[in-house]
Amino acid sequence: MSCANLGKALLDLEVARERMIAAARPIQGEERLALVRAAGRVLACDMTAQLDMPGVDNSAMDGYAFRLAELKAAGEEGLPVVMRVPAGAAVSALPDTGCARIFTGAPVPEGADCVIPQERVTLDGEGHMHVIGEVTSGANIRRRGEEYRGGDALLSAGSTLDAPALAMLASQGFAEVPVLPRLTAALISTGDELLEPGLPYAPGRVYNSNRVMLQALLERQGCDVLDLGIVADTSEALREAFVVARDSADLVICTGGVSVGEEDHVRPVLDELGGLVFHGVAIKPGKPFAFGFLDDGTPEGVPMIGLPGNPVASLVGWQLLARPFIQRCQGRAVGVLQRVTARAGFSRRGSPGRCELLRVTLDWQGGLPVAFLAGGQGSHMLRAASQAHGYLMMAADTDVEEGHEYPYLPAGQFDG
Ligand SMILES: Nc1nc2c(c(=O)[nH]1)N[C@H]1C(S)=C(S)[C@@H](COP(=O)(O)OP(=O)(O)OC[C@H]3O[C@@H](n4cnc5c(N)ncnc54)[C@H](O)[C@@H]3O)O[C@H]1N2
Ligand code: MOO
Repeated sequence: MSCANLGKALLDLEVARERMIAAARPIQGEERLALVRAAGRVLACDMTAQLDMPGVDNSAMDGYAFRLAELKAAGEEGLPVVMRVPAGAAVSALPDTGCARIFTGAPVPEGADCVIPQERVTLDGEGHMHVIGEVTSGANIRRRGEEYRGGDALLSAGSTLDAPALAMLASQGFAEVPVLPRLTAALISTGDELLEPGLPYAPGRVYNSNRVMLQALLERQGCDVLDLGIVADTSEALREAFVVARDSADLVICTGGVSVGEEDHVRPVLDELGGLVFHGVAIKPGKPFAFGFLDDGTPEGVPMIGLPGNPVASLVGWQLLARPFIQRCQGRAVGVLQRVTARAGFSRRGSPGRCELLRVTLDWQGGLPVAFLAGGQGSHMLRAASQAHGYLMMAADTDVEEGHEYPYLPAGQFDG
């Protein structure tokens, strides 16, 4: 395809995103993991509560449990302290008269309808408890089942098991959890100019920064990474690497060589080994993005994502397109792009024909956050990308005018 054709064929970002998400097939299978091994994994089935939460009425405070009517009837006599209930004690009953010394989390003895914190109590010489101020019935008691009941829904299949989710399952007594298998992603860096970090610099060479970036992003996403290293800029080398990747991974990601020069072999080799779904998205950076499937003899084939070589274009293509696709392949739900409104603290010419994602930092000192350019905006400029808080999202052909409001995508939504 010629450069001009790539330009004409550019897909709208939302259309490209929807097409990819629709084309993703969630990974099949299931394994059971101990909770301590399951952080970041994807839940394979819905989980329901096996117990009421809390399991028994219990005290929210260190203090005293009693019958409110008895306290009122006792007046200035106060209530004798007749029992002691530490956390972990079995459920018991309050004797006919008197109150119980009780601790946070301990089961409220049957009969008691009120707990008062110890700071609001005085004890007289006979050990009787007197309450300072007003008390209401039911105060400081965490009722059995007040959060949810046994049988209620806790988590849906496809949820990512983060720390609070794991803690909730542990609080229900689950020791293991069913999860989906991890995806294996093959990673290929193309480019004869590439040099691995650590080797001596030679003018004209370029250190391979996409490799570590994508390794980190894929791992953060919970994928196993099969790193196939740097592949030379020839169609033979790329074909060979694609075949190895296809035969050993669930999906293939490569960077570079996806544009339209005669050194760019990704698209023709993808065409030859399977089929291109689309090439070129109307975003800046990230235009020469390719998506297709490598034929492996199955009806579906192995998904293949070609990210641009320019590092920031590669990052943006990952965040907006590759990541949601992978999340669907992992069996996870994909949320909409989260955008809020920010005011521009600068003016700038718009990008013809492409939605531009400007790397910005936010200043929160006023009412509405004000966005400032985080640094140079070239798609090779990693410093601004690494310092940005997010993207000011400019529609194609739209100038940025200082003081005007625009959609802003917080970068935090692309973590994890
Ligand atoms: N005639 C045209 N030229 C270009 C077009 C176009 O439409 N017509 N698009 C431009 C855009 S936009 C981008 S983005 C780049 C992307 O090109 P490729 O994906 O083919 O990437 P390469 O040409 O291989 O490399 C581009 C650039 O990135 C550096 N690079 C590549 N891999 C890495 C890596 N692993 N780590 C760090 N840097 C990397 C490479 O050295 C080049 O500087 O194409 C434009 N050209
Ligand atoms: O997409 Mo290129 O991403 O403008 O440098």
